[in-house]
Order: sequence, then C-alpha cells, then structure tokens
Amino acid sequence: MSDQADQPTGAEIQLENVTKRYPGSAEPAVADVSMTIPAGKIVILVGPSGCGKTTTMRMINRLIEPTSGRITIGGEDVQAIDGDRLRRKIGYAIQQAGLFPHFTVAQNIAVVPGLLKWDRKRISDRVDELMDLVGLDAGEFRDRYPRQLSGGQQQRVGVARALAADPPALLMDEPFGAVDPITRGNLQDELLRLQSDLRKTIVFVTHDFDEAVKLGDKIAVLGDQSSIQQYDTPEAILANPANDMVAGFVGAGASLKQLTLLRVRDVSYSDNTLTASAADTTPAALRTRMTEQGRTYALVLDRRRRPVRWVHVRDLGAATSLVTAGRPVGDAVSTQSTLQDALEAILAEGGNAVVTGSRGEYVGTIDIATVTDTIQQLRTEHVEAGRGEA
Ligand SMILES: Nc1ncnc2c1ncn2[C@@H]1O[C@H](COP(=O)(O)OP(=O)(O)OP(=O)(O)O)[C@@H](O)[C@H]1O
Repeated sequence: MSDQADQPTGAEIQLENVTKRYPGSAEPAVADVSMTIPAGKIVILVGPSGCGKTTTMRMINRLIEPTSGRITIGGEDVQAIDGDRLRRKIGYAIQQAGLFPHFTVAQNIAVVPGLLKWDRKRISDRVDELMDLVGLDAGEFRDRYPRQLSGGQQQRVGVARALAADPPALLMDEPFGAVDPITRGNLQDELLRLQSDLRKTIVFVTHDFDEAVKLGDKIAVLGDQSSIQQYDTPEAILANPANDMVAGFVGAGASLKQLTLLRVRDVSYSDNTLTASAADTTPAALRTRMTEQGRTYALVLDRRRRPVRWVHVRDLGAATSLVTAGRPVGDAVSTQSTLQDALEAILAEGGNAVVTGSRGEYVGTIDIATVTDTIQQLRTEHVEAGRGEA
C-alpha cells in the first residue's frame, strides 16, 4: 500500500478541446477531447478498434500533432517543449516492445540517455539499475539482442527503456498486447509494483477491459473519435456503467471482473495447512503428525519454505522421501495476485491454491469458498449502493 504522504513524481496532463483531423479524412480521428490525467495515477484509455486511442495518446508526446486544441504536462504546453526535453518528460512503451533489433538490451535501454548525452558511466549505471527494477539480471541479459529474449523479457526491456530518463509521465500503448496471458498477468503485477514506488503519471491504451480494471486508477471508456463515454474509477464503472456502450464494454460477469480489483492480501485466506520441511522430516514422521492431528493433506516445503508438494496421508506409507512423495504443487498465487488469478489457480489445482509471499515462501492457502463469499459480499454492497442512489 502506498503511503498517503508519498508525493507523486508524476505530472498532471491536460487535454483541452483536442482535435486531430488526418489529411484526406472526412471525419476527425479525434474530435474535441478534453480530459485531465491526474499526477501519479494510471489512466487507461479503452475502447473499440479505430476509436482514436492511439492518436489521442500520441498527441501527448507529439508523435502526432493535434489539428487544434492544447495539451499541457505539469502546466506546460507540449508545443513549447523541444524534442529533448519532451523525451525526458515522457517515456513511451509500445506493443511488442519496439526494440531496435541490432542493439543489445543495454543499448536499447540507453537510447534516450544517449540522446541526452549522459556520460558513459552514468548511462551504464542507469542501465543496471533499470534492469534490476524490471526484474532482469544485468549480468545475463545486458549484452543479448532482442531476438534472444522471450516476449515477456522484451516487454520488460521496453518498460526499462521508457523509464530510462526518469520521466514524470509514461505513455504505454498496448505494451502487453503481444504476450501470453500468464506472462501478461505477471507483467501487469510488476507494473503495479513499480508504480507503487515510482508514482508516475501513466496513460495506458488497451483493448482489454479486464486489463483496464486491473491496472487503472481511472478508466476512460472512449467511443468514436475518442468521445469520452465515461471517465471514472473501475469500481464506479463496473457498478454503474453510464450508457449502453459502456455496459457493452463492461460485458457480462461484472461481479467476476470485480475479482480483478481485489488482491489475495485483501481477503482472509487460511494459514492453517499442516506443513513439513522436505529436508528435515521423514515420511513416517509426517504420517504420525498427520494422524495425530486428523489431517488428510499436508504441504511439503523446501529449505526456503517454498511450497513443493502436496501429500495425502495415504501417499506416505510407501514414500521414501518427502521430496518425491505426493504430487507437485501446481499454480501458486502470491498475496499480490488478484482474486481472479486466485480463482484460476484454485480451479487448475482442483481445490486449494497455495498462497506465497514476496520471496515465494508459503503463507497460506485459498479456496473457492473464500472467493464465492467475496463475490457475495460485493453483490450485497452493490445492491445497497444502488438503493442508496434510487
Ligand atoms: N496516419 C493516419 N492517416 C489517416 N488516418 C489515420 C491515420 N492513423 C490513424 N488513422 C485513422 O484514425 C482513426 C483512429 O485511429 P487510432 O489508431 O487512433 O485508433 P485506435 O483506437 O488506437 O485503434 P486500435 O485499437 O485498432 O489500435 C482510425 O479510423 C484510423 O483509420
């Protein structure tokens, strides 16, 4: 949780009556859009294909020049900011990372610092610092080329590159659009973790409403020509879509989507599973403990208390070691995971999913009843909120 006293390092962005008319097009791509993007918040632009999300975003860093209207960052008109300063103020990350294929990871991250003519030592230190920040080992990845990285690793480099000059604002255009759903979930979690420290102003474009709900402090649902259909918190949009178009976007299962707003740490998961250390416990000793305590299942942990195997008491009679007894732990969730991720893990595991802490250590288990109770509670709150408004 971020401290209330934390000052955002981000700067407010304002769009005032911004219009973009591409040459030769009868209709503007973006028509008279005004919105305020608060400092230090993540604002998501979501809407159907072709509605003008990318055009709106790119006018902020002047990759596209508006036909009319005004855009300010930290109160300063972007038209008055020269190219170097604009790059220092606004980082940019795009789908498929957009890395230069013939540059190494380090050279890719160093692009903006290089343009800003930082000295070599400062650039090199910054590259190491950023790689660490986005969870890439500098020793291993610094000198690799983009093609030698997975999609998720490329996206991490893209985010590091966007952050290189420590800009107060970041523009992210479907940055996680091209990776598999699991990597995407991890990258989203990491962005939230980064943001809780960095508190940049982030404008994030996506097609995916679930991603918007998970990441956004506020969501702008856009219609044709970037017309703002609703601009509010995810909670408010899910609970009260402003019109049919927004309702269509929210789609079915609004209460399930609310599971992306809650984290495992917010609910009361249980921590009374019987655990045993694989290194120090024999199968026979564990069996005795389980029988004494009337337990059917136990969780085997490694030396660092990370969950490794589920064992049924029946598995232990013939087992020679806890390292191989029972079955491996499948999908685990962390305390930072959303309840939606937890639900998926519970379904995949067919019962309880293990909850781990920040170093992967066992902290508890979560089951389907915890999730259904939470959905029930959210429903009741909404019904009451709806009555309050009527
Ligand atoms: N360079 C251009 N010249 C002419 N028209 C353009 C140009 N770029 C975009 N457009 C048009 O402007 C409209 C908005 O495009 P934009 O890329 O901003 O939408 P988007 O919401 O980001 O779409 P998507 O989600 O498919 O990426 C579309 O109708 C598109 O065809």
